[in-house]
Amino acid sequence: MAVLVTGGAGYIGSHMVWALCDAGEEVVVIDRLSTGFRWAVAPEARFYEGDIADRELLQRIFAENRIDAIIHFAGSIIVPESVADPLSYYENNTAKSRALIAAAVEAKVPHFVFSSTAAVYGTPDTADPVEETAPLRPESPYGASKLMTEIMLRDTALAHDFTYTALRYFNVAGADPRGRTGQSTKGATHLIKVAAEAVLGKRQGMDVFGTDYPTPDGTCIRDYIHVSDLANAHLKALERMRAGGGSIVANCGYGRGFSVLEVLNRVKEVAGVDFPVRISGRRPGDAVSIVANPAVAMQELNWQPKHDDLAFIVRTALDWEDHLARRNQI
Ligand SMILES: O=c1ccn([C@@H]2O[C@H](COP(=O)(O)OP(=O)(O)O[C@H]3O[C@H](CO)[C@H](O)[C@H](O)[C@H]3O)[C@@H](O)[C@H]2O)c(=O)[nH]1
Repeated sequence: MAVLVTGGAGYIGSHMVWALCDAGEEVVVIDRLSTGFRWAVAPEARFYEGDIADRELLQRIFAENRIDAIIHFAGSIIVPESVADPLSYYENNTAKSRALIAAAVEAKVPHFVFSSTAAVYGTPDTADPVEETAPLRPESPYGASKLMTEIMLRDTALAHDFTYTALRYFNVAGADPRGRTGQSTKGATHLIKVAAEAVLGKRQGMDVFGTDYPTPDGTCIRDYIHVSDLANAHLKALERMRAGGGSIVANCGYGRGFSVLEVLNRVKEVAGVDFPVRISGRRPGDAVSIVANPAVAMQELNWQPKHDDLAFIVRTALDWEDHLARRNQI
């Protein structure tokens, strides 16, 4: 059987495709290449260029391949952009996911893994690592658009022969330790990626968005997870569903948080390079602090982190940025 990866030419999706190929899976990718890159897709995978809401294309993909699982990454992922343009987030993330889920049900694809996000929680009531049962109060259209998809999946699983795993990603960073793929999108906004660009001199320093948050150093706290560990959680989810496990929602993070300033200091330390940091105002849609409790992933999915060292995450991100610079793909 084959696995269909939506958004398989993107940052996390392309890691997933390599991880599936490494695990001996047959892989099919659909990506419209709006932010992803054809070269990022492992050559072993079968590639279809197009939109996940294109019903005819999906019918063709299901007819041409024996797909028993979909791993759904395609979507928009930038919190402040979602605040500025909410309807495109409800279109790309919610409406198109609905179309994909409908096509999956129609084609009787039994298993579905969904890229959800910690943004569904908003800012939790306490500084403790957040559990999946915590209140769901997204603070951005991005978080809301993903939560709506989780709700559609829950209701679809109740009505049809359909099992899903929603993985709530915390802050994904780093690159393939073997250097095959990494975060390559232009105009990056994610903290470690932006810092890596500053190290390489691709930008003149960077901004810290808000130093007046109620945290020890005043900057926001996040749980940064290495992209390969995240891809591995998807493999475990697939394995579990194929073995008959039911639908489940699981956090993907390590259970420890770093502030923005701590991350930037670590980047400077690992790179051995200093770069200018400007203190700017708060960015719309940012939650104050969000750290995962990964117990469900560890117990139910049998997931074990392998790269939970911030310096390693940063090192692989820097290596990838260096690789991009040498390929002149900045
Ligand atoms: O140049 C920058 C970039 C980011 N930040 C700060 O760094 C923190 C992390 O920001 P990112 O943009 O790296 O990530 P987000 O926390 O906004 O969002 C990410 O994590 C979310 C869950 O926490 C979702 O999964 C989402 O897809 C993903 O973009 C925030 O406080 C942000 O304000 C800066 O100070 N300067």
